[in-house]
Amino acid sequence: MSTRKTSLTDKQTKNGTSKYVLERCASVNEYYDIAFKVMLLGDSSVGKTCVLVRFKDGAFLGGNFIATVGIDFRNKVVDVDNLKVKLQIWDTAGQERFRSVTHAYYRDAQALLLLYDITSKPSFDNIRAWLTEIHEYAQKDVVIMLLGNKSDVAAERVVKKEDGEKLAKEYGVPFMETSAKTGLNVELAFLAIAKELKHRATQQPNDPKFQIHDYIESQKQKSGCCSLV
Ligand SMILES: Nc1nc2c(ncn2[C@@H]2O[C@H](COP(=O)(O)OP(=O)(O)OP(=O)(O)O)[C@@H](O)[C@H]2O)c(=O)[nH]1
Repeated sequence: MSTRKTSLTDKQTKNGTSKYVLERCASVNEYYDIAFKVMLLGDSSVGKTCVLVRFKDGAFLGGNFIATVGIDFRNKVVDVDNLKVKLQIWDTAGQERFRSVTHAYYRDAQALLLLYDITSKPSFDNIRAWLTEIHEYAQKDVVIMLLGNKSDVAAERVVKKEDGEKLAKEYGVPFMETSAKTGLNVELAFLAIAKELKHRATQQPNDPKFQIHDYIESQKQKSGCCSLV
């Protein structure tokens, strides 16, 4: 039997006015073998909610920007090597004033997707500060992935792809450019995280280590190489 739960989420418009939106949260009691918590982090407006909605519902939330207030989550079950992996994905508010709320959730997360907006230099420059916060509040072995979002807006690009790659390399984390609008690399980012977490949880001592960088590269090649970042 399926259960449905609804929740009131306080959302805030760009001009600061607050409104409550009635949302469906965890909807169906879907079967799964193993579950992980994933958090989306990054400055306000980089596209965290849109990336999550793209992955969960295959849609793009265009139109007026409504900033997340506090924290919200959605579940999605994906197949990884014949196992049903449930990702409980926490969407955090990027605005500074909600940091203390989101810090409280860091410790529970097994993976963090850290986003910047390729059309916003400040959002990229702030990535180092985000990584400092992550090292302060998150689990030591948390899986981190860096995403340069809004790659569809080529005309307004101010952060080069190479700069994202360089920063990711410096911190030893995988990197991709994504677009919540076109869907580019969004599913791949979550699937790579799901695979890494599943391997870590089920790995036997003599099993070869899952190489997330190699996995991402092989998937990019499969889907036609050069259009993917
Ligand atoms: N063109 C384009 N616009 C995007 C993309 N992702 C998000 N946007 C737009 O960017 C704005 C901000 O998106 P959100 O997903 O709400 O940003 P957020 O990071 O969740 O913001 P906070 O909730 O304040 O932390 C919205 O107007 C989106 O429509 C993308 O990949 N391409």
